[in-house]
Amino acid sequence: MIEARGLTKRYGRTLAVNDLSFTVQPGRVTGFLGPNGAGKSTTMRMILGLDRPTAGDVRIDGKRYADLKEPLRHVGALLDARWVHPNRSARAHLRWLAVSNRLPEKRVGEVLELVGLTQVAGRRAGGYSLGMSQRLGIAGALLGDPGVLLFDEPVNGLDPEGILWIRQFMHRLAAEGRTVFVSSHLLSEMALTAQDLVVIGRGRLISQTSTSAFIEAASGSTVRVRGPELGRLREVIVAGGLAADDAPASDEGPAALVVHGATTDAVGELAGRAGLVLHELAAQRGSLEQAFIQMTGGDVEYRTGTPVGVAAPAGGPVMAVPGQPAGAGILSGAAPAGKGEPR
Ligand SMILES: Nc1ncnc2c1ncn2[C@@H]1O[C@H](COP(=O)(O)OP(=O)(O)OP(=O)(O)O)[C@@H](O)[C@H]1O
Repeated sequence: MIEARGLTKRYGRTLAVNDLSFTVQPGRVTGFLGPNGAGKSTTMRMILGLDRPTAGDVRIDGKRYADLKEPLRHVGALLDARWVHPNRSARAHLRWLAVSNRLPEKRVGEVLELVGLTQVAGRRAGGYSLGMSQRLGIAGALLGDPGVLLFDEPVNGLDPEGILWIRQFMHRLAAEGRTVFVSSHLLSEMALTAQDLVVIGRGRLISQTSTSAFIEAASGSTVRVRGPELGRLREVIVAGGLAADDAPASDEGPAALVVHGATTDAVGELAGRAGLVLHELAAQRGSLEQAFIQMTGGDVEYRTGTPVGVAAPAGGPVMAVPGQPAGAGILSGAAPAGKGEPR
């Protein structure tokens, strides 16, 4: 379990993390979401003892990172998959990690098997694809067989097969009873991966809840309704005191109406009383990205005068990613790459 209480980090005049409290439960995958600059990486670094909180604290299974006797047996992290020495083989890299962290060398073969790299373990890591590098990073995080795992943007840049593999692997780790905390910009992927969410904006907690409750709370009650007499249907709905928008024909189906702030019962009854035939009447569930925009709208950090919002390039909706973080190396005290103090 991870417990943050009043966690605060100030860099000069920037309050990167502001009185943040949340709990990450074992046995579940918890997504860590927030716009760029929200404070996710800073929070992860504080969990891993790479940054010192200005105030408050964060505990792993009740202890501060610094007080863990053999940290890698408690917590493993994948912060930057590319920090491996390019000329080392995967096996040599893991052996070095195991030895320098006083972990049993036999564990190297086990984790290679777990992530499916046994066949290629003798090849130099510099020649690995991004997907293989991510697997190697995960193997490293699992060396100490920790109960708590942190992943910072683990699916960034991966192809669909790689994304699916990571998703299923995380579910498996959680099913084994581990605490899995994963940050991602890929909201549609998080909706499939995470059962719980910790959502932050400008360093503060916006929401800690299950993924389904988060989407439901933000999307409100919207009903899609369709029938052969669409114009008449709209009149009846509006006369009934509800607001209806046109939903033109699309991949989702033929032209319909979208009724806001309504239940299917209410819309069905209005139509029924007017004697109108319906071909479709369905409650609409919002997407995680819609919920995210609604919940974080006011907390988005502005850069170069442009609001950092949600963009939808190929590969699915993502939060905008100017200046993609380099992340940080963590295993065996590797120096954080890119961010981290001092700057
Ligand atoms: N070492 C540092 N020195 C000064 N400011 C920093 C440092 N690290 C982070 N910040 C600032 O703290 C805030 C939070 O940054 P952080 O990287 O934690 O956010 P994030 O949610 O991980 O964003 P992203 O999604 O872009 O990685 C930002 O305003 C950032 O510029």
